[in-house]
Amino acid sequence: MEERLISSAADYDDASLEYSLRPKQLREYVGQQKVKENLTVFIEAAKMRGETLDHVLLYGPPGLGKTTLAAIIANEMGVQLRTTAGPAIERPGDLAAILTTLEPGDVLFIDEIHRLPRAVEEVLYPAMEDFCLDIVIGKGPAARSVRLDLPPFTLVGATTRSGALSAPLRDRFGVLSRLEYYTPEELAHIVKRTAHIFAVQIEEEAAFEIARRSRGTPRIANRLLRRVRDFAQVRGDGTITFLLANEALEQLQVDRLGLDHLDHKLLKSMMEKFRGGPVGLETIAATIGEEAQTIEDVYEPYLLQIGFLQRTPRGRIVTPLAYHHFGMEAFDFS
Ligand SMILES: Nc1ncnc2c1ncn2[C@@H]1O[C@H](COP(=O)(O)OP(=O)(O)OP(=O)(O)O)[C@@H](O)[C@H]1O
Ligand SMILES: [Mg+2]
Repeated sequence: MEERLISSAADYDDASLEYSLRPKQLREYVGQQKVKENLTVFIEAAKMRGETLDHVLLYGPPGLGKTTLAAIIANEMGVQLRTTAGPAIERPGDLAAILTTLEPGDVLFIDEIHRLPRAVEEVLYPAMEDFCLDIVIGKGPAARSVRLDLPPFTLVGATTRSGALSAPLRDRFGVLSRLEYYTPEELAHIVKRTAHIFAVQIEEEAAFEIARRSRGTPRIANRLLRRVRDFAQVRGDGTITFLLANEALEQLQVDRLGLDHLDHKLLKSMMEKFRGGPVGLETIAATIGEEAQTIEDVYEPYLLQIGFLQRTPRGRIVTPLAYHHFGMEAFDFS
């Protein structure tokens, strides 16, 4: 798949910069008001009782701040953060090795928790519920099960696909927090915060322009800001003005709603070749030369979110809103 500036997945540059851009405290964490309010109470209460925080599941699309929030939780609780990911834990023994080295109260962050192998999940259940580990030692008739006590800990799980999580695993989380797409106001706030960290001047309206084109996603906002900053440095005097931001974003082919040429290609081929649908996913995939899975996971979520596409039992349809965006009339079926 082609690299996309507006992809919500982390690229190499994001990964190396994100650490320094991550807010460290809940009150620095922009938006997600409900999630923040709840966590503030739960953290406060756990601290007052001198207990560990209940296990937390964070779910939502890529780039909305799950990893950031996991680190904030550990920081606010005043404990260590241990980080791992579902695909990295292949066998029960791998998980046991991590769990037995936790300090009391630690936060264990498991990213992509829906990708844990089933056998590993089963070891996790008693660990989450009773802070103990059942391990089998020996083989054949001599094998016996030993129960090991673990220090109390908080599991923070993150997933982009809560539907892929097994019910027994999901049930063992006391706190389920769903992250939502950010508003342009919240994203503008994040853009200004990042500009401040980069020590670059930015006009209010420029921050909003970047925010509007960031598909509700902080990771994309920070990435667009970095690219626009390059233009400001080379073509301007370093200050990111509204005019400059606009020009740079046009140049980068990210339109007013954050759609790029691939979104355009998808929507336009549906409008021009299929009168806006309904078209089946496989047909769309074949028409634009992309895999069906990629369309579903990468292209569609934002187009559905902004109401440009709709899913129906007979396939996808392009909405009048999308036609309007392209200055076209929706096909009249009457
Ligand atoms: N609420 C927020 N306030 C300020 N910055 C944020 C916020 N949420 C996310 N960010 C910024 O966006 C970037 C991406 O966030 P993060 O890595 O936490 O997303 P994620 O949900 O873990 O993504 P993925 O699903 O790809 O793992 C980080 O660099 C962080 O600085
Ligand atoms: Mg993450």
